[in-house]
Amino acid sequence: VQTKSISDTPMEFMVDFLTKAIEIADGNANIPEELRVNLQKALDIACDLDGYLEKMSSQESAPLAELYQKTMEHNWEKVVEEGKTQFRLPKECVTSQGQTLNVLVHMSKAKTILEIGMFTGYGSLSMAGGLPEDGSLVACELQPYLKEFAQPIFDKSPHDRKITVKIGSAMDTLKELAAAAEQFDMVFVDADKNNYMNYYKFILDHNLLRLSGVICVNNSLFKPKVYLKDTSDENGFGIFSCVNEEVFVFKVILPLRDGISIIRRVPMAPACAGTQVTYNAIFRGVNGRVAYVTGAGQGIGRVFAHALGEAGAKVAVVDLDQGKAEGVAEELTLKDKGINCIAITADIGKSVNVERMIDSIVSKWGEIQIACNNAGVHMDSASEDTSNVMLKQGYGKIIDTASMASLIVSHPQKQLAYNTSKAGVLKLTQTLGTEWIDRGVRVNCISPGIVDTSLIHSESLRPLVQRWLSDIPAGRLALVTDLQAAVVYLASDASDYMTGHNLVIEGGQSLW
Ligand SMILES: C[S@@+](CC[C@H](N)C(=O)[O-])C[C@H]1O[C@@H](n2cnc3c(N)ncnc32)[C@H](O)[C@@H]1O
Repeated sequence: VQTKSISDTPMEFMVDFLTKAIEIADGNANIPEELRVNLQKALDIACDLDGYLEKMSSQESAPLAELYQKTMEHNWEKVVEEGKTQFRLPKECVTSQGQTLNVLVHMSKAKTILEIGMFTGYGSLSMAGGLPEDGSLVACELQPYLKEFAQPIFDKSPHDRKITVKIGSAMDTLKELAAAAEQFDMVFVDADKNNYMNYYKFILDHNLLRLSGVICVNNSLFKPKVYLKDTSDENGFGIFSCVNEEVFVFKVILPLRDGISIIRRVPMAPACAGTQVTYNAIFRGVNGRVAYVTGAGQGIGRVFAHALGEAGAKVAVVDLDQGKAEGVAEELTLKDKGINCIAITADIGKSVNVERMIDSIVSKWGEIQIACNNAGVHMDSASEDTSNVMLKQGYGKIIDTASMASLIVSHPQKQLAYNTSKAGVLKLTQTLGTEWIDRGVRVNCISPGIVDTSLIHSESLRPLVQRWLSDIPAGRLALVTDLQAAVVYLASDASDYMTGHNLVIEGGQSLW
């Protein structure tokens, strides 16, 4: 490996300063020999460290060695003169922490990596080497020239298919990834230092990092500027411990080369974690509890979100349709309600979306006590992810939306799939309700009768309304508001002795 020409790390600066000090000492007969000997010892220690670390580390693969060699030998001056890159890229841009990154990826069991600043791809290929076969890495790079440079060598490596290079401004790529609800187990930030903080905040604010993931920030010591007196820590990493009031991190800086920060996102200490269920005689509502409601953009889900919010819960309004989720969240935050809420767009039929939804809620509020699995028939995946959080907490209330169709065969319409799935929801509720009660998690469901929502005003269903009414002792369809108190009851400690229960609210229809 070639020697670097520009001093970049604290150790390289020490070598420069000590070399200079020895030169001065050598040229001055008045300097005591003992001082010169000590300076030389300090220089030897500083000089030999990096070489020793490199010698003691495993050797890089042949494609990596070739990439490094090619990067070192390339005429980068000429590249910029010919206008192939927008600015001069010194060969020192290349990371010298390839093997360390490989080990970090492997140790953290990361499967998805985001790299900000690829340069010639040495770090990308090193990290890809630490990924499992089905792992993937997205490398952001501004200069198209660098993709052309790296790709032929990537192609020679068995890890090539794990790497996707996104050319363009890293911030644009981050926005694109956030819009596509992508998430990463590890992010390596190594570009555009003036924007480090912006990348860092964006990644955490937009949940690009999985809850258990890590961000590695290269050059955190900033050519020892950060810790010297009279120099400022422009990027703020020295003092930064939380991104906002709701996202907390745990971090260390490894003094390797120019320093690498390893930052882990941690949920806030759950207020309810390990809380023993209270046996005091006073009914505790849902005040301050964290709830999510899926399918909350309209109909039953919307009123569940309102009811829980009015009862004091913090509510994540989850819907497939972003506009609808945001619309309901806006209703909740109106002045007269002032409910603490967030809107989350998620297709809960997709497990990655469910994981992301849970991550978003836990990173914002640190816990989830109330899970209203209301949307469609996909509730089983949502329950599974939520239950991991709740079982760890030792407390939770899962409320599934089943239907009267879990008990009777509604007619005259034909609805085999619906009836079957709702019977499944009921059986799932009963089974989990009994399996998890000794772990502090209650699972119940609400079975509404025919609810007067926009769904039943379709052309095919509208003619059936009169027929249904004749089957309902209450003489009317259910209103969404008929269900609101039920969800608050099942979400609160008042229903703690109830589990696996099917709370049927159908105006007596299933009895006739
Ligand atoms: C320090 S080098 C990256 C080194 C690389 N991680 C490695 O392992 O060798 C920084 C790279 O970031 C790129 N870059 C600078 N500003 C950028 C931006 N706004 N968006 C994307 N890439 C950027 C530069 O073109 C350069 O290739």
